[in-house]
Amino acid sequence: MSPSLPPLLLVDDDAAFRKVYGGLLRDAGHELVEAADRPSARAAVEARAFPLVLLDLMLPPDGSVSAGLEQLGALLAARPGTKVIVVSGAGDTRHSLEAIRLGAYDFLTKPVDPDVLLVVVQRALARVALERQVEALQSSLARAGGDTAMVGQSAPFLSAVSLAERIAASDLPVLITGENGTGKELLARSIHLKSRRHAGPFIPVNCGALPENLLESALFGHVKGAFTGATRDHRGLFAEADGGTLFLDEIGDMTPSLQVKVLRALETGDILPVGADRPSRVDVRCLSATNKDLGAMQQAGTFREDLYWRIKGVEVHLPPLRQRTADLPLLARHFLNQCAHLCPDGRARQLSDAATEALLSHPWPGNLRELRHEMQRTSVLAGERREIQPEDLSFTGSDRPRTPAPGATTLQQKVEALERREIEEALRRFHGNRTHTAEALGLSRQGLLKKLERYGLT
Ligand SMILES: Nc1ncnc2c1ncn2[C@@H]1O[C@H](COP(=O)(O)OP(=O)(O)OP(=O)(O)O)[C@@H](O)[C@H]1O
Repeated sequence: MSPSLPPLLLVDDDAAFRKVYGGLLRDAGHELVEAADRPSARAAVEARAFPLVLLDLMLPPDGSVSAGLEQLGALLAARPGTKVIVVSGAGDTRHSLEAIRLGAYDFLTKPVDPDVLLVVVQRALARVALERQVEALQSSLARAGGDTAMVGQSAPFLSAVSLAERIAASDLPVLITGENGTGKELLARSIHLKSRRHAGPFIPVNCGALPENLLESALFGHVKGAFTGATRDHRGLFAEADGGTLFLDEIGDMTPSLQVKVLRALETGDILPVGADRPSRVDVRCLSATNKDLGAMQQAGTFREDLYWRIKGVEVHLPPLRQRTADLPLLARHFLNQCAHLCPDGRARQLSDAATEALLSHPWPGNLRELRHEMQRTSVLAGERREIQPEDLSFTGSDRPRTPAPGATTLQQKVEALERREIEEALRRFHGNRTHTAEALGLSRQGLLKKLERYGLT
């Protein structure tokens, strides 16, 4: 019979056992690899991911059960998707139970009934197939939900989402507040998708990314000849968003004079393109977001009070990741599923318990964006390994610069020296690409540019 079933690894030092049971499994259609001692078993597992391994615990050269249990543990850590059936010689249930506790799928005691062996093997393989199917479904679910699925179960996250859902259908303006990378844009998209405008456009604008004159022309458009280089009429983003939603991200970065123009547009629905003498009318719902304290900015006179009340129909606050650690394992898995395509075998990596612990004790200054990047990075760097370990995470690595620069004395100087080094390192890692660097550090592009300027890295 030509082998058509998944390949199995049979590890046993007893040549007669391998001959009889190996023959039985081959007759049942399995491709079989055999190993007669511990080193060759280890080499076989390293070379290939077997869905199922039949493992004798007492193997040469040591012949010790504890070394066998150790090998079992190492095998399962390196290949968490593999099922191991322990075949014990002495009928010693104590060791067999220890093997199950370590994660073995089942155990068989010699002499093994051939029919029992075939049933247990089939059951284990069916289990592997089922687990793979679940994984594939999870990945395609993550891809189908795409970047719009909002994942989380913590109380502060759910209360923000529930508030957003309640006001989504109304045409009220919404101000979304929260630190960088907490999911403000994603929440804005989900409000749009749940609104009566969902079939219309969703137009995001980063108000911190452009100088004032360019932002004005981007928002309101311009007519041909309005300024040097304006060779044709240009529809602005307000007009693009007609019938839909305009998302003014980083609205706290908008200059006061532009704030006046935006306020007028929001109040009247009239848009005056740069250089035009007549306004045009648009029907736009405005969602805005900021990581700044607009209340304090009003006090300081840098944000207009009337615009503040205009955009803040309802305020939804997204808490930072460190205040919603209940969401961390779920989000990490979600991002791992989303980037399964980056793994050599196309299957999502998993987190070991110790890696999950490490995630839980990290402060996540860059919030979900940092977590997403970290999961992408580890998925790539873990290579063939299915399980991510703490040392795979960038913030637990020993190469990370932890000591401040010599000469830094005050806390502020030490923090700045570390920040500068982190930025330099990320810039090197992304070959000077500022968008990727900003994303990796959990900063907005504008935020990164400000820091580059401050540290003289431009
Ligand atoms: N609840 C969530 N579930 C799944 N993914 C999320 C969630 N919230 C945010 N993300 C993802 O995290 C990343 C950062 O989110 P987003 O860009 O919406 O943050 P932001 O607060 O707008 O950032 P910034 O303030 O820097 O503009 C995105 O890739 C987004 O898809």
